[in-house]
Amino acid sequence: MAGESKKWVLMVTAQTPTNIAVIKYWGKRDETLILPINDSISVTLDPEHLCTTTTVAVSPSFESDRMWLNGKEISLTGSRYQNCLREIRSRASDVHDEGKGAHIEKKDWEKLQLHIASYNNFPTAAGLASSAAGFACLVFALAKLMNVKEDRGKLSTIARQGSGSACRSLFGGFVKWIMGKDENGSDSLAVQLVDEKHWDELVIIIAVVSSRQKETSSTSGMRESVETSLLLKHRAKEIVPRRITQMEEAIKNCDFSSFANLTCADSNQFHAVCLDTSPPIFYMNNTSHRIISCVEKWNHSEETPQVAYTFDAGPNAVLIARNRKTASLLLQRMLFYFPPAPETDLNNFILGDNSILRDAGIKEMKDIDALSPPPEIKDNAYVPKYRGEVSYFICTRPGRGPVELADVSQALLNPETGLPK
Ligand SMILES: Nc1ncnc2c1ncn2[C@@H]1O[C@H](COP(=O)(O)OP(=O)(O)OP(=O)(O)O)[C@@H](O)[C@H]1O
Ligand SMILES: C[C@@](O)(CCOP(=O)(O)OP(=O)(O)O)CC(=O)O
Repeated sequence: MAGESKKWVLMVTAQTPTNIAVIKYWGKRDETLILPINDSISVTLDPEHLCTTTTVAVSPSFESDRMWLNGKEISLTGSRYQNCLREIRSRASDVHDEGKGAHIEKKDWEKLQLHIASYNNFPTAAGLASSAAGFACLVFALAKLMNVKEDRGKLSTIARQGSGSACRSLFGGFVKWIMGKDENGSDSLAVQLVDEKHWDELVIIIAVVSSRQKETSSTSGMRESVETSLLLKHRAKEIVPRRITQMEEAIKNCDFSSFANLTCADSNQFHAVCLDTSPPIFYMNNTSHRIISCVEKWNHSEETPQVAYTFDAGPNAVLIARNRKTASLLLQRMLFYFPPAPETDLNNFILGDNSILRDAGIKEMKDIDALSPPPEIKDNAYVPKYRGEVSYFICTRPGRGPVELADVSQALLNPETGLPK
């Protein structure tokens, strides 16, 4: 590298999905290495609708490591960023770009500074797993830039040190985070159970109840639960191991009934652990409870469950429908109970794959007002509506893992200056 022109900037841009756990991770046995007290399983959400895009750049002209998140410069001094950067730098290899005249040797990476720009196309820190997509994307993009020769499982152990749930975003489809046994965390990694094509009938509808930043972060919430909840200990030791086996079986066989029963039970138990924490933590709100009641009533009126619900550390509902037909019936129910606030534009209320609206027979706002109460509601029962309680819905599906974006026009950093565009 010595004596080279200081002009070149090398860049990589990647796109990474978020994920939602169907068997939850809640509780660490090691806070620094981020080692969990139980295995967890998640489904990766289609990055077409929810994703993080990150551009990483290196140049001898950069004076320090810098990062911009959603257009604002943020500090990289936090231990989670530092741990990820240190781990990935230590695995870097030689990189040569003849076109740019850039020759980086393995040892040079310790001295070279990085610029990172990242953008989440969904609300940050609102219980939609921005930290998961964010850290997975950071590690994946840096691994490409630095020619890291490790496999995705190994990369997941680095992303895990940014945020536990991030390790699961390195794969598409259904993913298991194996808690591992080693004290150094080397076997606490993610593995893909099946890819996104294995169970492609599933449709996922997210009801965004509130996009305000939450009061208790997942990190401090789970620390408090580990310190005070007896239910958490019982859950990790006695309940989760069995559920993991059952969930793997349900996913392998595309057995929706078992999948839905396990998913709902595990979400409810996670929130019960939060309530069992001292002082108790409330992530769900009244709207969340109303959504649960609506789905439970419907599921009980049918022979088999139609929809699974799951809630992370926030009030937003993630609803998984067995197929497209069920998803359109679900959307009708959701829109009946939670019509949009006055003056809302339908296109801003149903985001993602809004072709499901057509299946649900909704073309304009007046079609929502004309929806009849769902058939599971007893005749002449009073049916309240909760206008405006859901800010918007995102319709999506299981999706693929991280990809590199080769098209430089999608980069978030200027290829000449390495500064945000
Ligand atoms: N694109 C990104 N790149 C790097 N880091 C990110 C990115 N997006 C979010 N983060 C980090 O994650 C933090 C938010 O994590 P937090 O766990 O509070 O919220 P969340 O992930 O949206 O919600 P939850 O994990 O409860 O589902 C941000 O403050 C930031 O440090
Ligand atoms: C409720 C959850 O979403 C908790 C996620 O917690 P985080 O991964 O955000 O926590 P840290 O490891 O402290 O960063 C359940 C899950 O994703 O499994």
